[in-house]
Amino acid sequence: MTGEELIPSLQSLEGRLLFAVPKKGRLLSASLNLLEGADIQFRRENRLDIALVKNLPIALVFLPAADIPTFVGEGRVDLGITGFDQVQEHDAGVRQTSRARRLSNADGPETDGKVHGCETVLDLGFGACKLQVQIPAKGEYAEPKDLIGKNIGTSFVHLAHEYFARLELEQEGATNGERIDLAGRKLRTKIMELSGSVEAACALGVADGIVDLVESGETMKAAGLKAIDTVVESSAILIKSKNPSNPKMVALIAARINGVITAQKYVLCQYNVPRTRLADAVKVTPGKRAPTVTSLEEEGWVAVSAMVEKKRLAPVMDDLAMVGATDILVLDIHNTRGS
Ligand SMILES: Nc1ncnc2c1ncn2[C@@H]1O[C@H](COP(=O)(O)OP(=O)(O)OP(=O)(O)O)[C@@H](O)[C@H]1O
Ligand SMILES: O=P(O)(O)OC[C@H]1O[C@H](OP(=O)(O)OP(=O)(O)O)[C@H](O)[C@@H]1O
Repeated sequence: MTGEELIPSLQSLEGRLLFAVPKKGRLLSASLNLLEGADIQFRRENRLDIALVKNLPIALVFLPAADIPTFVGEGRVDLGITGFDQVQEHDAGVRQTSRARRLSNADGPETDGKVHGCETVLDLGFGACKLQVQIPAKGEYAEPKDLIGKNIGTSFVHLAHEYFARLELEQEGATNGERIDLAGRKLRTKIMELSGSVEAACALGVADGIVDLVESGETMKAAGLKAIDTVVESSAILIKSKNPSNPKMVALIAARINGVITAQKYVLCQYNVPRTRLADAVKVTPGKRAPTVTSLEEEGWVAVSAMVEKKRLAPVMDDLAMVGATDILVLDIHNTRGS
């Protein structure tokens, strides 16, 4: 292959499923591990944001996590990995834009007749974090409603808008039965868009509070902030367009990725146990569907193997020993399918 052939042309994308992957940041490395586990082979040329997959009719598109819901939602890309928070922010933005459009009676068709939007296919089990309302730990504010009418710094402007719209409505005593238009509400609170290092906004006096992501809480603590509410709980998800170019290929990739995630979550636990204690042992390791039980050459003993969630492994091994299991082995699962 020459260097030129490595640069995908629009023609070379024809017939290929487009799969968006975060190009940088917190989700990049776990996303690349998933692709490797799913045997999606590619070589990304320096500075190129499109890479052709060698062994499948797929092209990977490397995009900022925040833009992936837009590309997938508009059907430009078939599949994508991004944060649930980003999908929620995108959807809140769509609600606000379409409301503004309706109000201004914009000319022209609002849709092209295709079904738009994205659907969650799988939770990928990494990138867990919370979008939280934060205020100075030692300051004049104590609860979310104290921030009404104040300055809020965030990269999640649409979610922040809806959050404070709801808060303002509650403060005004809006009835629950009322159909509430959060997207269209004009706010007393000022939402300021910041693109990064949002935590610095309070310390610098730019904002009275912020809405930003928290995982370990280290960044928040270092900035002298504390969380007073959670707007969204997030983790990385696989999303698909409602109108994918090749639904069969979407299903194949989803099945492969699901196999990798399941393998990462489980181990295979094998042990020997007297047949008289089998029922108790099976209660400890019921497996995903059921454990495999085989006879041993030794009279009155059986061998059991069952998938066990990694996070439950230590207590499961304790309980197995208690019911009389011996020779307990734990094996890593490299990949799975159909589980
Ligand atoms: N501290 C964190 N722990 C876990 N997941 C996170 C964390 N911060 C962000 N995420 C997840 O990763 C996604 C992308 O965030 P990240 O900060 O890596 O974005 P980015 O593309 O590098 O953009 P930016 O330049 O705005 O930082 C977030 O939407 C969220 O789902
Ligand atoms: O609770 P923690 O574990 O400290 O993580 C939270 C931080 O991680 C993210 O930022 P990131 O470091 O990705 O950089 P950014 O602020 O430039 O987006 C997020 O915006 C927080 O600042």
